[in-house]
Amino acid sequence: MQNISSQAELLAHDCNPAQGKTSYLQPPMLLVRAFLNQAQQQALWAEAQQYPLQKPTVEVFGKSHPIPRTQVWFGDPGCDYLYSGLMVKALPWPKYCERLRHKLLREFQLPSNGVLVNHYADGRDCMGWHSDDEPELQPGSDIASVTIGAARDFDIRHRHSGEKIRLVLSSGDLLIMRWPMQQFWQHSVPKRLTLRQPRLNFTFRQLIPFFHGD
Ligand SMILES: O=C(O)CCC(=O)C(=O)O
Ligand SMILES: [Fe+2]
Repeated sequence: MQNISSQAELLAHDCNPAQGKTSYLQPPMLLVRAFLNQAQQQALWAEAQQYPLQKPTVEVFGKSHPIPRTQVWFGDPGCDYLYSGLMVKALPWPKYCERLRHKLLREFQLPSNGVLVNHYADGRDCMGWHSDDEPELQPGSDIASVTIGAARDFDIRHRHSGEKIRLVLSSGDLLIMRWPMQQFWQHSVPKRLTLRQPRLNFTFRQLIPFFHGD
């Protein structure tokens, strides 16, 4: 497995001329270490103590399971999100979360109209392999992931070749997953059973407004 740890790395997508079609040899992503300073991380962490986090239940092969973490979805009006068969109504943006949204727009030209916040209470909480490729996501849009709290491994796997890459996302880091990364790669946050510290991750997304009607 390839391990990536440098300060800020641009992994440009590449072209495979032998096959005469675009094949993504590296995921199109940008890793920005220490995107948030200590004060920004602390303000966001304190605010998140009041977030109405929930543990939804998803159906897998006809059996219901509570997800192994808690989460909440904030967004603009009309930006409700359907994932794993769950319709999640957008709650209004909290102050520091919205500031972070504007910082991403100002500094990286990353527009978003919704954010999924995932809370991992400790290393037993995790997220399985998936791509963020729901139909209500705006085609061509990027996903910005900001982490605070405990550092966790973030694994990336090519859908066809199975090639794997591991990043460590630490407190304050920003990972921009550029279009069309989700079409070619999956990602996951594996369990770390000895870890006791909590972690929060914010994935800022751009949805097609009113995709699910009003
Ligand atoms: O917690 C993370 O770093 C990943 C979150 C994620 O993949 C998601 O919200 O879709
Ligand atoms: Fe994801």
